[in-house]
Amino acid sequence: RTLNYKWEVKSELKSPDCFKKVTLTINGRSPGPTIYAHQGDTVIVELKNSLFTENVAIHWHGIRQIGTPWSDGTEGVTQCPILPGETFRYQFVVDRPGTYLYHAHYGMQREDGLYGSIVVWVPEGQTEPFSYDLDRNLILTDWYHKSSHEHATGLATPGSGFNWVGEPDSLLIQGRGRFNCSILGSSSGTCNSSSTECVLHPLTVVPGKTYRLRVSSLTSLSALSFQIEGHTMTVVEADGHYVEPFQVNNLFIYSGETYSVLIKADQDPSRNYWITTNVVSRSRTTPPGLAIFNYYPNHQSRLPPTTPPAPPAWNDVTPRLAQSQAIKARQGFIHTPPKAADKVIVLLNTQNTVNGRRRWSLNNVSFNMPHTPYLIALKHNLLHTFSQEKPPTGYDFKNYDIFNPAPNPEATVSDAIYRLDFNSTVDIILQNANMMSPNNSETHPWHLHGHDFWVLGYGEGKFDLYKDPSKYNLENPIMKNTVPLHPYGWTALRFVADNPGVWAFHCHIDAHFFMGMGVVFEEGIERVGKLPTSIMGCGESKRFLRP
Ligand SMILES: O=C1O[C@H]([C@@H](O)CO)C(O)=C1O
Repeated sequence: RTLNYKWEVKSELKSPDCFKKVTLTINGRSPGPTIYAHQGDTVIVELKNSLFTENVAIHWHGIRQIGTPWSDGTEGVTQCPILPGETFRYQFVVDRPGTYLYHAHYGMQREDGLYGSIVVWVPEGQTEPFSYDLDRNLILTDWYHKSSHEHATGLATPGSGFNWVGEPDSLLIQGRGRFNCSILGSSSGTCNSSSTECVLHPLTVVPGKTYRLRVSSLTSLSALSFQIEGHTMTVVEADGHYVEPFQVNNLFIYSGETYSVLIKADQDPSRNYWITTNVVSRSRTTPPGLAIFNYYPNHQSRLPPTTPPAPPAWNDVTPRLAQSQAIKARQGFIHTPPKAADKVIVLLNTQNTVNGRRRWSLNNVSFNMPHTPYLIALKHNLLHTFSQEKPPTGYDFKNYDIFNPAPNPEATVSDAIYRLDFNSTVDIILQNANMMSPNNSETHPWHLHGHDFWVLGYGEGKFDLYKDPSKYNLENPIMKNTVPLHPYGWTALRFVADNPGVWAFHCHIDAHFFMGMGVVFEEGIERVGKLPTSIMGCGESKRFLRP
């Protein structure tokens, strides 16, 4: 089957948390329309850019793009940006069931509301290894009143002009939240607490039924704890893979992750309950995100009689690490990883300065997006368009102290990429460290394009290349496309470089990727088919459009 969508991206004044902001919408909505498909379907999205003066690109997060690497939607890596007035055609196959996402992948545009969900069902007639009565979907985000342009400008300004994005103004659940307009005092003209746009999202349930709730996060910055008052959740899917079921009261979820949880509506049905999100891992100043778990036939807007449940301590890493480690592949659905890696790349995550600018680096190299997309540059041998150096595969293990700020935080900027042998098995060790200020190490959600990886393990402190691999889980590791790197810890991943193309691997915090926190992998470029000219037109790729 082929599913055809016609989408129009526009900027509109919207008040998702009661505060009026220029929001990027798809067909008038943020979140945009949910794509519902069956495994094996071809999805075609004709995306019209109706922004006045801004380019756009949309990434299909979790879709591997096998055979269609030019449809990954990553500006600078797989395509040129789509100009205002132009229509770009994305075409790809959704080859696995599960919960996926889409969002802008150009500058920090995702922050302004350009995102949505992709739900892929098993083929008709097939069943899943768990049962439920109804399928529901919630996207969690954080929300800023400043525009992504103001953020980008602040982040890119050197010296004392550097302006960190700070904590979000509110947390949204399915595109809705509530900002307390009275905080703004007399300047509250753009904030209207009785706007119908910021009525809390109701999730209506029928007493006694079991729900499969797809919960995903596309926050710009925040790690979240998600909770439904009075109800436990059984985790059954992560990033499109079945999880050996386990129960949680609160689900920790990082930007770019998707989960399915089963929830039974088995509590007192005469009232409604709170659905909440809270910031974890950063000192919390943003009020909780709220939605209503609405027991039919109570009114959807009837507020629960209780106060929202208290969140876990923001700075307690232990339960977060424990939940990460609890996520294993479901029995009967285990993909066994290759026994050993052909190549190991250790990536030390640090905050740095480069010529007076605040940046993030991997092994002291901060990523810079070139103007000719890599896919085009590599396929057409325009190798002068980016650095041909080999980026470092490790750091000074012996001498680098991950628990303290680096004595010399100066790093270099580069657009060099890792070129992987086709079909080779690659291990990535993400190593966290102290930031530039003492006693501070943040959580980074890492997302890989074009692949799923096995999560071989998480650990605390400095990864030991000799001892720690013996602790890898090679029995039943979960496969994912996004994982957290916890403060002062490490995360070990394995993937097979079997998808011809060029793929970004980056921190999913918008501001961090913007500040250089990412790398790019190439594999099997010689196997990539003829590139569509629609992805061209910028940098040196202009030459292919001339007659
Ligand atoms: O890159 C960042 O900058 C700030 C802070 O370190 C400086 O304000 C922060 O929390 C980041 O993650």
